Amino acid sequence: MADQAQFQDRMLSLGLARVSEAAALASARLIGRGDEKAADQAAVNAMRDQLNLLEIKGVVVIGEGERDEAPMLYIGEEVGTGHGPEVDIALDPLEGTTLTAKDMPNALTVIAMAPRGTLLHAPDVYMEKLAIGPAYKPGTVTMNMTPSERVSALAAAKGVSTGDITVCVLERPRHEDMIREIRSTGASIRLITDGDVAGVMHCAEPEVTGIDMYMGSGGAPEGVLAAAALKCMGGQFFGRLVFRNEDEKARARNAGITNFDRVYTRDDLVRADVIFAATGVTSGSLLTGIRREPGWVTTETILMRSKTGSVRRMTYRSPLR
Ligand SMILES: O=P(O)(O)OC[C@H]1O[C@](O)(COP(=O)(O)O)[C@@H](O)[C@@H]1O
Ligand SMILES: [Mn+2]
Repeated sequence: MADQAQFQDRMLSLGLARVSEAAALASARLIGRGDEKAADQAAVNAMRDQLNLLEIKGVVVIGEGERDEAPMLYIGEEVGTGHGPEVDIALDPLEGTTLTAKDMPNALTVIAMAPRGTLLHAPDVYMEKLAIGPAYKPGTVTMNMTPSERVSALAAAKGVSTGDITVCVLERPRHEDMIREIRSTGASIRLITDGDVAGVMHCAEPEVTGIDMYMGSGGAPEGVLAAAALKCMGGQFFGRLVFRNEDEKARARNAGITNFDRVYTRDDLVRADVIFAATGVTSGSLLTGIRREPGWVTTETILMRSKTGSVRRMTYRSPLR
């Protein structure tokens, strides 16, 4: 329990903000340069260096991949000074590598931390996702509903017509039928080319972002990060793993998953209080991206704790090195 108390330390959450800031700053020079790999690598290096300064016994549970495919921040890697609370770390050093390379909106650096053993070890497969904001009762929308049923149910709960609902969806060929069905209700769709962590987070603040609901499949690791964000901001999230072949099922089994059809709620993915930090790399509806001016660079970070429901936005200005 002592570790648990220490985990909630407010200074530790500030440390987490420095980690996401450092990753964003490192990728700044690579915005719009057409090189996804270089941008990602810069963010990974910086995130790892900062993470290792934190007074934690951390283990990466959502990271850059398996040890053999990721030299750094691989799943299972121990991070931190080795002194302090035992924690799980979920991270995506650059969520939206393509967005960064093309200088398109909503690229973020993302990291979440929770007590050891409380974050789902999601394999690197797809996850079907569904999210809505904090204003709705449990059961308002479910995974079992068709896309059009979800739109109707949400519109009824919001007290508006289906034409007043906006759904955020990743633009992918696999989503064509779903997009057609959503459009048949009269709802509007905000198509995004990448970055479904931001896509899901948009649901938590519909008055700011104009987005009421997120649906469609994307990375399962990003699903856990999005669930962590919504646990802090409020909102409902559901996820079901999608397996395309036996190899992907084997990955899930290795991660300790036995029920392949399970619908995970937000609190199944993130089973205890969590701290979440994200820094804008390119500007979007939730965060301003990195701004460079002669001699200076400025970032904006959102730092949240689910225990208190606190949402802190921080700007950080640093001399350009
Ligand atoms: O591009 P795919 O295979 O549809 O995968 C979707 C996933 O890729 C992303 O758009 C971008 O992820 P990365 O840039 O971090 O690789 C995620 O936000 C999303 O979950
Ligand atoms: Mn990502």
